Amino acid sequence: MTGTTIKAPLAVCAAVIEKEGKVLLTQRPHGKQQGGFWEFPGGKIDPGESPHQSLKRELSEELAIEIEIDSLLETVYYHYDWGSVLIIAYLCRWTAGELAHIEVADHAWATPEQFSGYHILPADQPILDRLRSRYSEKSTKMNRKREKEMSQSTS
Ligand SMILES: Nc1nc2c([nH]c(=O)n2[C@H]2C[C@H](O)[C@@H](COP(=O)(O)OP(=O)(O)OP(=O)(O)O)O2)c(=O)[nH]1
Repeated sequence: MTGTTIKAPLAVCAAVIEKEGKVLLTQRPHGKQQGGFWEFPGGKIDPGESPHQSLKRELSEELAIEIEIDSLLETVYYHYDWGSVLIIAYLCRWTAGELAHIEVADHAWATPEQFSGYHILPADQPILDRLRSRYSEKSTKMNRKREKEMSQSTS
C-alpha cells in the first residue's frame, strides 16, 4: 500500500510559571530540534505518564526545580512541517530548587510586553495571547481598585 503515514500529534506539556508579573521562558539547546527558540519549560509526555507527572519530571530534569501545578491555562494544536504537537499548558508555582541550566541554553523572565523580543516557538501563540489578556485584565482590576480607594479617601 502506498501513501503517507498519518501520525498522532506529539503530546507535550508546558509550565507557565509566574513571578512578579513576569513569566519564565527557556531557550532550547542549540543542538536540539528547533534549537535556539524560546518556549515554556516542559516536554513530551512519556508513555504511561500523566501530564502532571510529566511536567514535574521535565522541570526537574531540565531546570532542577520542583513545581506545583495550579490550573490548566490553554491547550494548543499546531502543525509543524515535521508533524503536529498538542500542547497542554498549565499555570504552575515554583516551590523548591535553584534554577540550573541542565537541558536548556538559557532562561528569562518576561512580561507579556516583552514576549515579542524573543523568538518563541510559533505553536505557543495562543498561550502568549492568553497571558496577554490575563495580564491586561489584572491591571484593569488593579486600576479600578486604586480609583475606588482614591475616591473613598477623598470623600
Ligand atoms: N516544552 C515545550 N515544547 C514546545 C513548546 N512549544 C512547542 O511547539 N513545543 C514543541 C517543541 C518540540 O517539538 C516539542 C517538545 O518536545 P521536546 O523534544 O522538547 O521534548 P523533550 O524535552 O521530552 O525532549 P527529549 O527528551 O526528547 O530531548 O514540542 C513549549 O512551549 N514548550
